Amino acid sequence: MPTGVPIEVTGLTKRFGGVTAVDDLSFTVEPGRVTGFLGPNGAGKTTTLRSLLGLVRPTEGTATFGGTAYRDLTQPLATVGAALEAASFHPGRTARNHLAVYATAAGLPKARVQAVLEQVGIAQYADRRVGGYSLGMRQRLGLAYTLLGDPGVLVLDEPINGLDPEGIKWIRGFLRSLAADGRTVLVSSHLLSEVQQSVDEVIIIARGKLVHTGSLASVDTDAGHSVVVDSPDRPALASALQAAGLAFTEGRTGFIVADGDTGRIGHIAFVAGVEVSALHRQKSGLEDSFLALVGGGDAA
Ligand SMILES: Nc1ncnc2c1ncn2[C@@H]1O[C@H](COP(=O)(O)OP(=O)(O)OP(=O)(O)O)[C@@H](O)[C@H]1O
Repeated sequence: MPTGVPIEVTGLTKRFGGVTAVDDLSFTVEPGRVTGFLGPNGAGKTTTLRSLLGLVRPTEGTATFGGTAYRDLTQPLATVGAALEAASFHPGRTARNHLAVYATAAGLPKARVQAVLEQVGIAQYADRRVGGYSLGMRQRLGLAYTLLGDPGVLVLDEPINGLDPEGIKWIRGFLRSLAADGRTVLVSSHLLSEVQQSVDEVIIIARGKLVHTGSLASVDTDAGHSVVVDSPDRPALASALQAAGLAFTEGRTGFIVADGDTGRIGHIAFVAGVEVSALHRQKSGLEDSFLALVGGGDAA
């Protein structure tokens, strides 16, 4: 059974000319968990992953696997499996042929090819040309490649992007099983909703900086929460809220006051002599909390 090691990023900065793609970023990814690496387009996810894999040289800081930089690993494929861009495979060659070439180049036993084809569920298509593969089958082939060396660490860039519902369901279970084996699994995405059913932990970045790290549940912050308030006499409540200078919209269950404070709203109604039938915070949901954390959208 492969043993996962932690991924450690410490003070990582990468500047491309005048553009700071990654800005003093530090985080740790633990084995045995699926960790989502999240941020809007242009946040610096790919640059971070490329730094981890020795594909770009950091301006400052370090990125290591169990304390060792990727380029210093003695058996890279057996330590880290990585799928960065949507993998490009020669359309005229078969999946088995592709994997056999990589296995031979890395000095891995030929038996690994059949093993990973079965692991990702494409063994029955292994002798077909990749040119005829669906996007989902290509994604599985990319995953098969990352698993060739039976690594303890998986680094996957947007592995769910473009999959159909069946493929999404499959990959969610697959990521979980990899982590359950004790592997370290890091999965990037620009959408929290895309990975929220797969991840235990999240690392959220925006504009190259860390904005949040913790359990998935910890994302559900109070940021941007609204207050719902209702009364049997809505016109009187509306007047009281207006007089207090509060902005609100009328919803099915009452008035929704953006960024409201339940204590203050209760007091306003009390002073105006308006009966209140409902007064509570409105949960904004994970995706809204995520958008509040990253500043509402793309950083690019
Ligand atoms: N080779 C490069 N030269 C110049 N600028 C770059 C280079 N690579 C990335 N950048 C810039 O660095 C910033 C971060 O890009 P990066 O691709 O890491 O973000 P991302 O979070 O992966 O976004 P996406 O999901 O869109 O790929 C962007 O402003 C991008 O334009």
